[in-house]
Amino acid sequence: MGLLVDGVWHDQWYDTGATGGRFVRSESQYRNWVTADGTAGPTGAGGFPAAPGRYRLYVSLACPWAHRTLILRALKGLEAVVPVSVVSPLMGRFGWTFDTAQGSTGDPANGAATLAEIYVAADPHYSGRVTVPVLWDTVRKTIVSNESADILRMLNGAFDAFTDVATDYSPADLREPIDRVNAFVYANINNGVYRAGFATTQAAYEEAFRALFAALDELEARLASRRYLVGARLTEADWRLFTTLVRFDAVYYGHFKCNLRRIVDYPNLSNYVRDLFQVPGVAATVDLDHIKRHYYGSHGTINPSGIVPIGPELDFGAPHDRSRFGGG
Ligand SMILES: N[C@@H](CCC(=O)N[C@@H](CS)C(=O)NCC(=O)O)C(=O)O
Repeated sequence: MGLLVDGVWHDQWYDTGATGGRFVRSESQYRNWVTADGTAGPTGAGGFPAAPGRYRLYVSLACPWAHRTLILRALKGLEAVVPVSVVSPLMGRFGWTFDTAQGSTGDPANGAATLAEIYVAADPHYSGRVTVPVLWDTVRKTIVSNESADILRMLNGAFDAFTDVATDYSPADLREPIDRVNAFVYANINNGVYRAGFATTQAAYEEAFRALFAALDELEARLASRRYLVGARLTEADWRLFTTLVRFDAVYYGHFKCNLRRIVDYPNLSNYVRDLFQVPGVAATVDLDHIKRHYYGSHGTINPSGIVPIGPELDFGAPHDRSRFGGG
């Protein structure tokens, strides 16, 4: 794992020295938007009109942030409109690679060997982390966005002319409560598991751990009286929570030391995660093999042997009790 400094790759682990052992996620640097007509979106510059086949999504099947974009792409029926390249699950000294022997699809669009090459192709002087997901413009040969929250909304709304699926997962009338839940889930749960797992002091770990389980307890209570997080509708807020929950028992509980409770120990959260997993199209986006190989195999400071545990047994396809709320 490493980062680019002025376009040059440096193999180094996260530096938590300046932040009291706390892991602080860096801000995404590409924040442009694909829009239906190419006008600028909420941030960045315009000039990225939606078109079939023009944009390629670079993802890791292991990564929860990339996973949200894959789910929206599947739910919106955009598989043929926005092609995907999958990186190898192992993030080693060259960062994300297109090693097909390890499970990558390769990079037919740019013929790159590493994701860092894509970042350098967009900007020869790029400095920063080389993260997935990336939305790449094959016409302008640049990165439109490397922020999953934004890419999620582009897939939800910008490509409607090229799909029959009209479902809106971020409806304007629910934006405010969706944004509120997203902020809570991001800070305490999505990023919370990383803050626990990548902490390098006991205090930083405990701070993240306590906030994580307080938040899970709160959502467990919230989901006792409603099927989804916001209103009666399935929204992007649910998908953003789902990608962390579906990894929790297999990875975060052990590898990131988030071991107060498993998701299977929460009646509502465990039924909820099965409910979401069983939405048509979603199961095919969940790859527990890539997920486990990535985390246990890539973080040498946390798991030096690289041994990937065999368990636990998980059955997201088992029946759930969420239909009693209606909807869905
Ligand atoms: N804010 C970004 C975060 C993406 C992110 O951190 N992805 C991880 C994989 S789960 C990554 O590529 N990390 C590589 C690194 O930090 O060097 C987003 O949500 O799109």
